[in-house]
Amino acid sequence: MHRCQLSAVEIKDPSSHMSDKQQQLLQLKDHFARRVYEEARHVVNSWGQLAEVHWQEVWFNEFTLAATKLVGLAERHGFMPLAEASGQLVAVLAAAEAHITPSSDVLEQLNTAIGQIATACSRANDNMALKQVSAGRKPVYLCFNGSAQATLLKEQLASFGIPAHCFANQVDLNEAILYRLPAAMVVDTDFGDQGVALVSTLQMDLRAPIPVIFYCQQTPSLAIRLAVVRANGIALYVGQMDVDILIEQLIGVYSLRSEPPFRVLVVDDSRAQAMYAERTLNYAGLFTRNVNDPFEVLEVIESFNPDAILMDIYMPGCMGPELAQVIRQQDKYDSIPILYLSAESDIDKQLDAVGRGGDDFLTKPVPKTVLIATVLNRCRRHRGLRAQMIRDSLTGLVDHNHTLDTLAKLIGQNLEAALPLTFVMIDLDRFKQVNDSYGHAMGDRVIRALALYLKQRFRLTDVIGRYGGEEFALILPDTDEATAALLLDEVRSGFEKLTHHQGPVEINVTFSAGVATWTPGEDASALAHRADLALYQAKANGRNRIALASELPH
Ligand SMILES: Nc1nc2c(ncn2[C@@H]2O[C@H](COP(=O)(O)OP(=O)(O)OP(=O)(O)O)[C@@H](O)[C@H]2O)c(=O)[nH]1
Repeated sequence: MHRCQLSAVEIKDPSSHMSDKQQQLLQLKDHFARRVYEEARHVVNSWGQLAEVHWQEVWFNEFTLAATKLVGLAERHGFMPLAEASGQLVAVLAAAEAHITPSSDVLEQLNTAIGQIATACSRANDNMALKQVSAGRKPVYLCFNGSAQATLLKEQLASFGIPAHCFANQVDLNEAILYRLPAAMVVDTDFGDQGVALVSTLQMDLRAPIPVIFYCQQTPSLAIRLAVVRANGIALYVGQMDVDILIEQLIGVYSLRSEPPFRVLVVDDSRAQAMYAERTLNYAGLFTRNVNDPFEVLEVIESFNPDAILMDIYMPGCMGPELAQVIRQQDKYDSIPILYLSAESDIDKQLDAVGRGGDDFLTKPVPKTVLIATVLNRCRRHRGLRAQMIRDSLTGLVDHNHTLDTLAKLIGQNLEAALPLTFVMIDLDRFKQVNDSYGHAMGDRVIRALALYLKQRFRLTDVIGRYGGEEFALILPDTDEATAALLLDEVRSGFEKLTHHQGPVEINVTFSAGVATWTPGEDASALAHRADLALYQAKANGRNRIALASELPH
């Protein structure tokens, strides 16, 4: 087995110097952290279910109870950002009513509070270390007949903060499941000779199915594929398992919040009509904003950033199709779907409207279910296409242009608040050597691993971009230079310990980073330039280190 240590730094485990008492205290803190984070997770998950059950009283009450409990727990154990966010949630809930779908404004306030709870949980630079966050995580159960593959997988998952337990037989698995349900399972279809049937039986007894990823060594028959679907399998891998893809999927299972709700702009001069469309869409959990004066549309599109526009045809001073053409004049709005909602029943006029910048035509009166389904479909396609446009295909991260655009936008928003905003450039060390010695495929594997590692370590509000080939960029809002440097150093030291496998080859790779915090008056490119200079300094100082722009020689 080849082993290549491209750069090495000795890192000691800080807990090795602690007394027994200090260790006990740390364990106790771990325990409380777990309780607080599990409660927060419960609140976030219940929120997802509330819209599905149409705000039924019993769910609403359970959700309110969970949020109230979280405030108490978070306050008692000193998780102040979490206590504050859940306190806001309880305050908004007090003004909402069970049974009644909240208005878009209230929905947005609730969602903001939930977002803050999720963010507070995933803040790696809070007082809580990542280790403690992952201690609160439910484990993944790995079920393979042989132990070698499961052990390797367990080690890799641990590097990403995902706890896992291996099971070699059905009896041990059943016992473990009685004790604690896993966050997800990875199961060999041959596990105990009948992996899929086993999972199927298990899922029947559960209120909510466990996400299961199946793995099949031989090409599976259609019967097996069908059985996997029926056992709630979220994926089926055949042959060699790609650990990176598996980890990405598991990170998805763990992520506290999925996609933010879709946003729909309703343009109608009739307030009553606009309100009807809004209520219908709010009922399905979509955010809406309405504009009654067509001349205000451009301004609202810029601030509201809709995933779709629902537009009337006949409005005073400006027809819907004319407005659609005005919107389409700007490239950046070209991909937003525009759906007309009108009583116009003349097919020629409908076709003309769709021909002039529209995507669909819905004739009033439109059944609520049709309106919801059509708008949801358009929103989903829009998000999907946009993600393809701005994301890098190897890592799924946003590309160079989008990173810089976002930086400029955040600087613009930050002008008044003047909160710290930090930009970081990261570059893999001696990466040419990795490609030259082990091939491009291994290089790509390392790039994907770093992307996953960063996604796992940073908050939902942080922006992670692939800046160039082996270069990454981070935008860390509300983070000062010293905090960013500490955080980056922790990530640097974790990443260098991560082993990248390809066949019999195992390597470790390091990175260097340059950190620069925005100074008032500075634009995005000047800030990025300072981060780049700091990165250059980190490389010049020997690599596998972090350099700060503020400490650069003038
Ligand atoms: N596998 C792979 N390699 C890439 C990709 N993009 C860029 N590279 C390679 O990354 C290497 C970057 O090499 P250099 O800029 O010379 O720097 P380095 O070897 O990393 O050395 P230092 O940055 O000075 O530590 C080049 O060999 C590029 O071909 C990619 O998407 N996949």
